[in-house]
Amino acid sequence: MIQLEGITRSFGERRVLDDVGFRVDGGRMTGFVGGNGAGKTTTMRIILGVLSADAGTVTIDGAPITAGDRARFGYMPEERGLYPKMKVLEQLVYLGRLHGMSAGDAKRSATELVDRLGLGERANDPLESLSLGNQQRAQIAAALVHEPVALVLDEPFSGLDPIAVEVVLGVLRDYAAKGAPVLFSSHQLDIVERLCDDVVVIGGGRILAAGSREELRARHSGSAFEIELAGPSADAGWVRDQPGVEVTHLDGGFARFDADSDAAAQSVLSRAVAHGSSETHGSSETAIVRRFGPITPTLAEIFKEVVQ
Ligand SMILES: Nc1ncnc2c1ncn2[C@@H]1O[C@H](COP(=O)(O)OP(=O)(O)OP(=O)(O)O)[C@@H](O)[C@H]1O
Repeated sequence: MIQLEGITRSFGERRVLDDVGFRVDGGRMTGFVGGNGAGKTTTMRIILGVLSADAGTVTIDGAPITAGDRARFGYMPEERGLYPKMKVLEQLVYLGRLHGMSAGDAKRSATELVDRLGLGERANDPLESLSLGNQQRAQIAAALVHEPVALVLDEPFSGLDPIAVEVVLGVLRDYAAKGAPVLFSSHQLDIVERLCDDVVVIGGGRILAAGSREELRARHSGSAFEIELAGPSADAGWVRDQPGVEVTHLDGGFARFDADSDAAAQSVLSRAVAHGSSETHGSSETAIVRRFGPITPTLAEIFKEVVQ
């Protein structure tokens, strides 16, 4: 587990990180989200030791992080750092060797990654001849080639098409499943929502929210519910008459409402189940409950709420 505590950093008079603290657990994918200039890259550089903090600590498994630990990390920096003229596979083997792998291990690991990331046919081409998306895949391979103990990736999905996103996602998931902590920043909240186990939201250099995806959703879900009734004459109009309930959207058998309490919401469900919606409107038809539950916010909605 990587843990940051009280990290502060200024550039000149400007404080860009202010008491930043969060953890990245082993075996989990942690998404790091924030607007432009929020402080994500600066934080990642401090984790990697590329930049120093003015105050605060970074620990790994409870002990202060060392240069030796960092050498075993995989890092994909914002400024992508591969050699444009060097062939893809050759370059990955070279990087593996730089990290102390044997020639055989480096070749095996590089070849595996190149195949897994769909670069097999381009393995012997210079990096600069690849499309930007494929160069990005090569950057991800470079972060992984030495079988790192932890991964820190700055915007690994930017510039990838949806198929490439799926490929990279699979590789990262398998990697995290081996028990390593994985931290990645992204502006693509839909991807973060799908991929991450934990989320850290940063804004103006401060941590605005952190926790598991489910925790954050639960914490930010308000009192909104929805019910959907099915049947030829399904009509959820009666929900408006329920005590403690305010309907915010009504469309045939579908109603979205705010409830004063869980009990008020439950009474809507009870009534729907017991009587069927249409009975209250004098029809003999009964409607069945197709869907009922609280409305959980998307990560994009939570992000908007905490960043405001
Ligand atoms: N070397 C530097 N000198 C001065 N200011 C800097 C330096 N590096 C970063 N900053 C400033 O620190 C703030 C945080 O930048 P950072 O790159 O960490 O944000 P970010 O969240 O990664 O943004 P983006 O999503 O746009 O990449 C910004 O206002 C940036 O201008």
